[in-house]
Amino acid sequence: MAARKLTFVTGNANKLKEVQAILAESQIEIDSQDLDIPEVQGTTQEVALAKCKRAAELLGGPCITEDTALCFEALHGLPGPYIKHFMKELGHEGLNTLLVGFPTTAAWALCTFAYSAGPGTEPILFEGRTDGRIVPARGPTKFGWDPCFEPQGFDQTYAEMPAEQKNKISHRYRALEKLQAYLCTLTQQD
Ligand SMILES: O=P(O)(O)OP(=O)(O)OP(=O)(O)OC[C@H]1O[C@@H](n2cnc3c(O)ncnc32)[C@H](O)[C@@H]1O
Ligand SMILES: [Mg+2]
Repeated sequence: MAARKLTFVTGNANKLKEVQAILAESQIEIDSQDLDIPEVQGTTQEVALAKCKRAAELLGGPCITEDTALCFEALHGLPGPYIKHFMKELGHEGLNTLLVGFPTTAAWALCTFAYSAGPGTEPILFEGRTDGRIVPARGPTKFGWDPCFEPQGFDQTYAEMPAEQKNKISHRYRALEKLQAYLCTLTQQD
């Protein structure tokens, strides 16, 4: 299969690092562009579609974008795509405080990749979900809410586990699996 080069439009260096690690053995080569793209309000799908459309217009070619949501069961899926603002204002401790008084700390991490074939085309979405729960921060504070998210079936948070372990079970890995499968079908048509 021929290698496929893709531009990942993101301002988040940690996302890029994980994507490159997960795709290291694949035929997909990722370069990146940090463009400032306004993020609309709406469902995770609406946010993802709008961002990718705009990225393709600015880039003038095909691209992928990615949106990560952290969804609390007790809050019916919120903060969801607004987690970046919640993290910034409340920090790890605040995310835990938000759930005080609720019967469950269950949460899921949702990753939505969007692929645009170029300006004017409708992006296609690929979602990956990992279930877990919100816990008081444990582990290095290198990447977002990693210290507060303990995936189901593990006694370590995302931040405590080795990168290779996170990359085998993460919301991002699961979404990339679907994107890869789709890109393979395109390559076969080439
Ligand atoms: O340029 P983009 O790709 O939009 O990068 P971003 O940092 O703005 O990312 P999002 O809009 O998707 O916001 C998601 C927030 O969740 C954080 N985040 C994303 N993936 C994460 C992961 O796997 N573990 C912990 N935090 C994560 C990220 O740092 C943001 O604060
Ligand atoms: Mg963003």
